[in-house]
Amino acid sequence: MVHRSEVSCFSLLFGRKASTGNRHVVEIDEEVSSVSNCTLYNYKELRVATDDFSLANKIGEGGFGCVYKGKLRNGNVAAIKVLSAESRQGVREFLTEINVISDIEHENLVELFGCCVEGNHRILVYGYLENNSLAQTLLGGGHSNIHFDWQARVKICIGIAHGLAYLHEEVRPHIIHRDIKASNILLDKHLNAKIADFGLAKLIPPNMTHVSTRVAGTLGYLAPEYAIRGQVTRKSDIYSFGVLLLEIVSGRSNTNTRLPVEDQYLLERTWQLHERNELLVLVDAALDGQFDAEEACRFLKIGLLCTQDMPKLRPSMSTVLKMLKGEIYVNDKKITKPGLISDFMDLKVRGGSKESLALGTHLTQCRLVQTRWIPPPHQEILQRLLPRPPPTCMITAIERGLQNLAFTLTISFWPSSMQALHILM
Ligand SMILES: Nc1ncnc2c1ncn2[C@@H]1O[C@H](COP(=O)(O)OP(=O)(O)OP(=O)(O)O)[C@@H](O)[C@H]1O
Repeated sequence: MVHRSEVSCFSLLFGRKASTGNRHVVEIDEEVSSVSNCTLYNYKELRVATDDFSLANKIGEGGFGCVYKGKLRNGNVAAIKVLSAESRQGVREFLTEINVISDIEHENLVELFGCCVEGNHRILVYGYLENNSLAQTLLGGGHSNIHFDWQARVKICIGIAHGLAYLHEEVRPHIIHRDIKASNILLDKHLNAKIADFGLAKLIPPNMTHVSTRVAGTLGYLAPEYAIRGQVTRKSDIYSFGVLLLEIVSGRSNTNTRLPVEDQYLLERTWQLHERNELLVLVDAALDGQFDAEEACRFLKIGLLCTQDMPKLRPSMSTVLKMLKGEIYVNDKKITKPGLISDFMDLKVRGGSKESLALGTHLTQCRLVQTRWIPPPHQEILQRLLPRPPPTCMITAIERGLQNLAFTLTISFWPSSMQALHILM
């Protein structure tokens, strides 16, 4: 094991690019130099730890690459994440992960032991967690033999809330995780929850309430205002936490298109049941009625409070924590309708009226929202946007972007100039 103060392996990683001397490289170099307190492992140690990255030691695979279980020289068992050459996430997220969590320690955050950046290898080394992720266990459709009784679920929800409250309110600068979801919650052998995967996280500079960014994250957990305007605040994490809370209580994932239509979207379903005063219907049947009904109802209401359409109405994480623990009375709180990213069928024009669109005037930028993207014929999109598309208007290009979440339409009006519309799903 080699410490950063002794050897800077980062120059090896970026050595080839550095010789090109462009601005991008300088930026990356600056970021690299800001990495601190990260233990550097040499590749040979990790090869030995994982028995040459053998299939038998492979425990998972994500957007970053393969994850192996291994025993380090000091006896610690580690989860060793190898950035693949084809990784969709890449070096930037590798660096973000290191920058964000190498300095912080909390019982509800995964522990980054260190990293390896030798030659072309980019590897992250974490503390190994025995019970996999919530996505693969609780929401894994019966592929796990872990029984999540009510007490275990309460502990998990409170643990995640603790971890997030720490990131949002205690760490300086504050951290927005940006990808809170069931597959990023890992469980140790006592079913303590640990938040993982900080590759998309953002540090909020002091005195700023939000940062503008590309939309990333996972559909189903994305707060609408973030999806629409790309402005990320702690309230977008709180929205995702609310969705996750509903998943943990109900034991199902936020979207399941195999269910009857009225049941497919957990958040919509929860709102309908809340309006009918029937929230308890949602509690996981696998609990066989063995749960505290008052507490379960409270948790579901907190899920709804966190997913309200207006970010400012969503409680902060420390308030959520108090609500979960029963220290703040939830029944007093008015709950407004959750923010839902509209269906393609209710495609909405934002930032420009349909009239201005029809006339091809006053339209600088316009964003449209949909959840399920099935590319319809151009003419059909136009008809949804404009009840009577003028004959002088036509979609001339659709460009996919942002992990297929966003689309930019180029609409040409004659005789006026081209206009671009952004579509997010
Ligand atoms: N610290 C860890 N301890 C034990 N297992 C882990 C650990 N980290 C990751 N894993 C396993 O590796 C799998 C892949 O993790 P990874 O974070 O790369 O991807 P993901 O979160 O599942 O997906 P995505 O990258 O698309 O978000 C996890 O689902 C889990 O099973």
